[in-house]
Amino acid sequence: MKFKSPPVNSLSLDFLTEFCISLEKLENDRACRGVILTSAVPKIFSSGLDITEMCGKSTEHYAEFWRAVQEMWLRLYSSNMVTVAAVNGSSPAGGCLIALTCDYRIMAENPKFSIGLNEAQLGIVAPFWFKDTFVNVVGHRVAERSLQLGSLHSAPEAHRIGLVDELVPEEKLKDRATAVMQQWLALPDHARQLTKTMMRKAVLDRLVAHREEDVQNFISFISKESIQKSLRMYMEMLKKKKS
Ligand SMILES: CCCC/C=C/CC(=O)SCCNC(=O)CCNC(=O)[C@H](O)C(C)(C)COP(=O)(O)OP(=O)(O)OC[C@H]1O[C@@H](n2cnc3c(N)ncnc32)[C@H](O)[C@@H]1OP(=O)(O)O
Repeated sequence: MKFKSPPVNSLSLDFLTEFCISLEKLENDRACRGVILTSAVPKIFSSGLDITEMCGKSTEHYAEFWRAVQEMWLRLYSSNMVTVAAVNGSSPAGGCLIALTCDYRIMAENPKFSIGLNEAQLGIVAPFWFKDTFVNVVGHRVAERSLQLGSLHSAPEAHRIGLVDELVPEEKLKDRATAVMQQWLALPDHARQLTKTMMRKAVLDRLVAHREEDVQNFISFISKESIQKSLRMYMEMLKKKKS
């Protein structure tokens, strides 16, 4: 599956809705046992949640948007398919979450590409299920330091801390992702799927049990004037960086 929403594959409500529909179709297709996620946009895997969806909108919009973010994560993290992220560009925040949610991550070894949960840099806080997913990949200490600092890690650093499983030259990313997929698909599906469920169930159950509370938390946090101001300033900073 190739993300193609220029300029930066930001995760808008439309993007998330289409992503979930595509995942559901693949999940229901018995002939499909695995999916490789990558980007058709040069240098960017995904720039994370679309900040404009979280700025100056109604409470109803925030609720709808956040449910779509939850749905994307629940579907991908619990997928019966083998999921491989072929990270061919930068991948901050929600983009990093997508990669973390997969079974295996391969990143192009370009030191200019960065990945991480940088929410703290925007003055916002990654919710518990972003944090849980991160801890499950890199461990508690690395996740705590990286989350508190809102670190964006270069590709080599991301590999060193275990955020990505391997680095390959960009031109070899597709072939390597295909080879990894073949390796994972060589196992009997039922054994691999049950093992995946066993490893991820507690974290998935936690969001399912607190889903509505999590929506309300998001709304009350994002609606604060101080948070809205931080997001506006961040967007202005992104625009200024260009000029
Ligand atoms: C409160 C509960 C927790 C909520 C959790 C949130 C998780 C998130 O995902 S928050 C989003 C965090 N994302 C980022 O911090 C990434 C911001 N973007 C960048 O760092 C850069 O854009 C980039 C490294 C991804 C790409 O850099 P590049 O130089 O190629 O492109 P730009 O000129 O910066 O951007 C082009 C264009 O796109 C707009 N844009 C970029 N990212 C976003 C985004 N996440 N949402 C909306 N719009 C975005 C950027 O402003 C530019 O727009 P203009 O062309 O109109 O100036």
